[in-house]
Amino acid sequence: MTTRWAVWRHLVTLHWRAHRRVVLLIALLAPLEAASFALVSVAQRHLADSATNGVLAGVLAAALLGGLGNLVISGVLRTKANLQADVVERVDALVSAEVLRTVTAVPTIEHLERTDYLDRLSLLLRGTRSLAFAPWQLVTFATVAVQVGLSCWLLFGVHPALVLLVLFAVPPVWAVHRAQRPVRAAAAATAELRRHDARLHGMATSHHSARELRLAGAVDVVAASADRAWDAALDTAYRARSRGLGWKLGGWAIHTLGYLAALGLVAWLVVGGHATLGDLILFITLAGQLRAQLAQAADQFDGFAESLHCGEQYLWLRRYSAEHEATGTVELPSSPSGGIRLRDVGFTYPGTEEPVLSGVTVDIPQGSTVAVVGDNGAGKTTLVKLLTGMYRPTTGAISVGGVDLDETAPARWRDRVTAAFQDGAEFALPAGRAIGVGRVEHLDDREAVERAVDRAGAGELVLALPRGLDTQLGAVYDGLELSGGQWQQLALARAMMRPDAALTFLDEPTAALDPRIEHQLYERMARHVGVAGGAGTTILITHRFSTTRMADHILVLAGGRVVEQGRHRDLMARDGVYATLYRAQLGAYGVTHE
Ligand SMILES: Nc1ncnc2c1ncn2[C@@H]1O[C@H](COP(=O)(O)OP(=O)(O)OP(=O)(O)O)[C@@H](O)[C@H]1O
Repeated sequence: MTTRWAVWRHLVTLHWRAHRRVVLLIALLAPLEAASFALVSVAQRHLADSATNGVLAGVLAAALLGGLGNLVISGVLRTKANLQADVVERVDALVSAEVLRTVTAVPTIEHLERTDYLDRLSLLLRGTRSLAFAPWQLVTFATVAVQVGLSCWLLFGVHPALVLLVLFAVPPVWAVHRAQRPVRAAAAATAELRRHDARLHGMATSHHSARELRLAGAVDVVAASADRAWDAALDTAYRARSRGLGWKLGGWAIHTLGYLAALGLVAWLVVGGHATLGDLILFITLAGQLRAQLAQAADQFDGFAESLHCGEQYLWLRRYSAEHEATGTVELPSSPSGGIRLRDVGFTYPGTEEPVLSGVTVDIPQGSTVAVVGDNGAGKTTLVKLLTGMYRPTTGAISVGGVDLDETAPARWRDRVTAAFQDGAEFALPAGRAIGVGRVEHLDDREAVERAVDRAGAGELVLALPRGLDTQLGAVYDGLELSGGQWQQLALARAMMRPDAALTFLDEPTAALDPRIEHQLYERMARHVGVAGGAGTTILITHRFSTTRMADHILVLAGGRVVEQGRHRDLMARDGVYATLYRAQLGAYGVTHE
């Protein structure tokens, strides 16, 4: 509960930060709104009584007061709605930004593959607006409470028993709360379906997958699959809302019974001369107002329950981030001369049973070039994910210069690491920035970017761009679209923004490059990083055995285990897995010697 209140307090703080004057103004308007409703009812009673008694001045005064009250109500409601919409939008943006920070505060990216995490995240992202609205729902409750209090006081004046009318307001409000339960359960149960639907829509509309889908004539299949997911989600939501509707109708039926009983009582009092016609009109007006106010409160309660649910997801996410925050404080040695050691490292992806890496024990000396080879799915990329600190090993440990990666902050290690991945990001930015982002401190440092371009052998590509490094990339932003190999060259240049990195990962960086550029690249790399006695270590994942010969050390992975390791010559002499793969590949290209 305390943590839940912490969320509300936090939301109020965000409102204050977003627009404090508007928040104060709305808070001041709330009691004015409550008083105006009471004023209108009292004015109507006076109007009726003055008219019955023929007091013209009373009629005029009551009409004036009633008109004034109505004017204030309309003005306040409109102004409040406008101001609230603005401030809620601002807080919505602040909450969304906080969610992003919360998600990225976790140093690893394992959580982005956990279904329970993603379901909660998608529920939260759909509900940031209702979360931003939550404090205003509390203000509405407070306003309604004041209005109900004033109404009770006025009804008590007609007959004390009429106050009981308020009790009959409890069932509809409670029913709305009860009705939300199945709706919330349905939202949680359909979160995965909705994500599935969104992903299928993304597949059909993103240019990458859309072309394959069109060629395969599979667009209709994907659309039908998305429709099925959406229909299933809508069916579940509809059934839940229908169950909820039963509770709501029941609640309002009880309220109506109470209203009819109270109306009968007032009519009986008027007939018996114990109340005036004005009292009857006061009762009808107050009962009408009460019903409208309670309906509003019940609706807000509906939204409030939704906000609470969202708040719970928010808390869960924040707790998750706090629990998974980097705790390591040990500094890495400025020059990790001890190299990188993997001791009995194993890894199992979240939500799966089978380990994809097991018992990996390797020593990587500082300054060496290590080639990792193996069949598809052998675990090469997973090994890189562990070494970059994106994932933590499920078993065993990785240490750098004698310091366990768990004991140091991942950010410290990542400062020393650079990488180019086979499916690197295609940043739709001006080319210079798409490269400079590899080291944000030098994002706009033209000289540093040009040096990185040179190291990656991407000079020709940049020269050919219509506005050089200023060329906007990405067709979706009206920029230039690059080929797969050209994007890969930029990804390499991005990785080369950190020439002093202690560790450079190249995960099949040349798969999409033509042989000429590949050759130039390896020549350059030999001069700049790891290879040929440089200070940095290079880990190269490759399917091209022509590049493994230059490595100081080769790791052969199969089924998540290191089955062989050593230099090219030794592995060939051993005539095991590596030698077989090597000969098979060279044979496939018609080369018969080593
Ligand atoms: N996010 C994931 N969740 C679950 N399993 C995964 C995930 N990513 C990879 N795997 C599984 O882990 C195993 C190793 O995958 P990995 O990408 O490390 O192989 P790889 O050796 O790099 O393959 P390739 O040469 O095809 O790139 C595969 O069986 C794959 O199915």
